Amino acid sequence: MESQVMTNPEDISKLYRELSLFPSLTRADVGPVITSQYGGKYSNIYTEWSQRDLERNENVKFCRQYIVFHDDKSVVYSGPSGNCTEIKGELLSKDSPSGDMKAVVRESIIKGEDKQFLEIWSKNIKVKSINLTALKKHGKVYEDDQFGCLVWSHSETHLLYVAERKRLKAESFFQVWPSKHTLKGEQFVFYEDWGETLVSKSSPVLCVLDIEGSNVSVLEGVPDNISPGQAFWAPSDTGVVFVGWWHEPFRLGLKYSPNRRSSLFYVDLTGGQCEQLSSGSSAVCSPKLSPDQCRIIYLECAVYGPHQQCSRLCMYDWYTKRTSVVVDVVKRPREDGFAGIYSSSLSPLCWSADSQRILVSCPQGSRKDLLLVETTTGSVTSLTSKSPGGSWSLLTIERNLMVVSWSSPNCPPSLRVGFLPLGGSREEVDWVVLEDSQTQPDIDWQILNFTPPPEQDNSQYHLYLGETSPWSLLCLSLSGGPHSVIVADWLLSSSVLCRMGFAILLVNYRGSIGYGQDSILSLPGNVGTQDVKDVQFAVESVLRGGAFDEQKVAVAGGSHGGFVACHLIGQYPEFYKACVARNPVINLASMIGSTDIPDWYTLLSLYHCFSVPCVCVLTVTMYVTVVTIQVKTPVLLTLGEDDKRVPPKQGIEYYRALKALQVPVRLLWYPGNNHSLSKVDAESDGFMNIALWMTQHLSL
Ligand SMILES: CSCC[C@H](NC=O)C(=O)N[C@@H](CO)C(=O)O
Repeated sequence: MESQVMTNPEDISKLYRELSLFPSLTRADVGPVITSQYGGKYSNIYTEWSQRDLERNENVKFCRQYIVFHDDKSVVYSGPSGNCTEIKGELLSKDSPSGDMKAVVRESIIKGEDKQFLEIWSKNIKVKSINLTALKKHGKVYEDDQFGCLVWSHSETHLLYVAERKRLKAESFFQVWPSKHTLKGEQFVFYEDWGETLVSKSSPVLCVLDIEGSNVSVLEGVPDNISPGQAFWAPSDTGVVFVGWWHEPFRLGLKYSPNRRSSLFYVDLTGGQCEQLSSGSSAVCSPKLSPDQCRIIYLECAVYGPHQQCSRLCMYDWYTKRTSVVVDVVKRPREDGFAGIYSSSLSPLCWSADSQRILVSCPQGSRKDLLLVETTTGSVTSLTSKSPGGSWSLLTIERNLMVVSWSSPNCPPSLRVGFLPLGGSREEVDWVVLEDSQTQPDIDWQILNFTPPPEQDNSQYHLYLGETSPWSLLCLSLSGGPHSVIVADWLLSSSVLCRMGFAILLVNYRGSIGYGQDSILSLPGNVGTQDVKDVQFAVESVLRGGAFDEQKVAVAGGSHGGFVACHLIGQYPEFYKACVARNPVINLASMIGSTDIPDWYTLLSLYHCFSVPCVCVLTVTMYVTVVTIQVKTPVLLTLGEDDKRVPPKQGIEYYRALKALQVPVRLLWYPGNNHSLSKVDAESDGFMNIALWMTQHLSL
């Protein structure tokens, strides 16, 4: 079992540089149908991509357009129309429904100050450029996926977007010549925000630009105790529909947490009346209006409890005002393989042209599939389960032309289009590749299923899966969350490690999403045991196959995956020869006072969100301390200074404990980085250190 692993830093960085060139797809829009002079019909497809630029130390965004000739049922001819163009300074952009105009929210630094503009483009002219910063109607425009939007009215006369509420200037009590319209003594008042990645986003407001008059107004009527976002124009532009998240008792982190109490609202433009359209006792997100403007589809899940869980697909009928559940929570995967809907966002356009069907891309076990839902019957069929394994992500669907991104562990993202078969048809989709990508040599992968031994069975659920590429050294990577999932898609770090000669086992322990709601509910109360034992069982099962050296196993995980990694080296002290933990959860008791999602403890230890630490939490904490004492494995910690989710003090606590125990430990501290450590320099430096830590401690 002789291993040939790359150990030279020069070679590893060269490989990283090579594989980091593959871009990922972030957006696609289908333009209107145009009839050529010869009678052929075509549409332009606009795509946006993101790529790491190691020289400039940033993720660059670029666009490329394609032309697709079709007969409304199938693609006749397709190809790129021109080269790529880098996009700079655009925070948001959107073509008008007719395709005649384009709106852009642009950020520009003028004389050292950040300014925001709202631009309207028509043909080859920028017809308007409105200085939003100078107008002072509101604060910064929201560009995030949580609240942000830029939406044309159906009439194409108005634009809707979300921005921070205008804040009056605050002045000291001792200001000798107070200015008008200032708030005295409010200089040091604390403003809550919406947590990780939404720092300084506190009180969003809905804003409307009247294009003709260049007039911006902030919509009135939205209750003060909710934050609006994900807005769009109601049928006939009579008002605006939006999701509102309640502030009470205080703002909890929203990132990776679609379980926050929220509802659908409608605010009328004439009277400013606000109406609640959904129950108010659940969490909703991602409302999308049907092409016939009659129905709104949205996702709903229970409030609190697991942060990510199986969603309901709900539908609100605009005219009857009735809500129906189209697809309910799925407890266990059905015989046909459908395991439920696990998503916190539907794609920007997701309706079929007949306003009868919905497309959802979401994890189904370890793969991400494209599901077709009939809204009248609730029937769900997979459009991709028979296609090559990997991950299918819907970018958009317009007039039944679907645009998707496909990738797998050995193939970077490629761009594909295909027509949705007509309702009732059993035809397979004929996918046409618009932008191909190369399958990487020397990387192979497969999905493995394991059943835990009877003593580790959990009567609530008993199945989990892992993925591995068969090489001679084993390195584990663990999903975080704990309610998230690793699907079989392209992952830069795993592909570089594979090309270096490592085998990667990516483990989805019981509690991961994509395997039914029962799997998710089986973990709360059992963290540190069920997840840890599942991973250990998966590793030992793979090792029993004899393809790997038992003395050369490393473990890596981030966040809750870091918590599991630290437990593994504590509970199995001789087993792992190297450990890497990104922003790991270490001390549950100190987490509650510092994370942006303290309610997390409800699911971990049945600890109530707003009471004081109870015996459960303290017991778990002591358990962590006990397992730490046994650690022998060298640990590399990578911490983000600005992490609001798992504050870096958690990792520092662990660092100090390991130092005291004289266990080799190295701590990497990344300023300006949050929980994901995804800035280009942090990610690349982190990767190099991880690769070298493993090669060093596996003695390669
Ligand atoms: C109190 S933090 C819990 C861990 C964290 N959960 C949600 O943010 C986590 O594990 N995050 C994952 C993503 O879900 C990660 O990889 O960062």
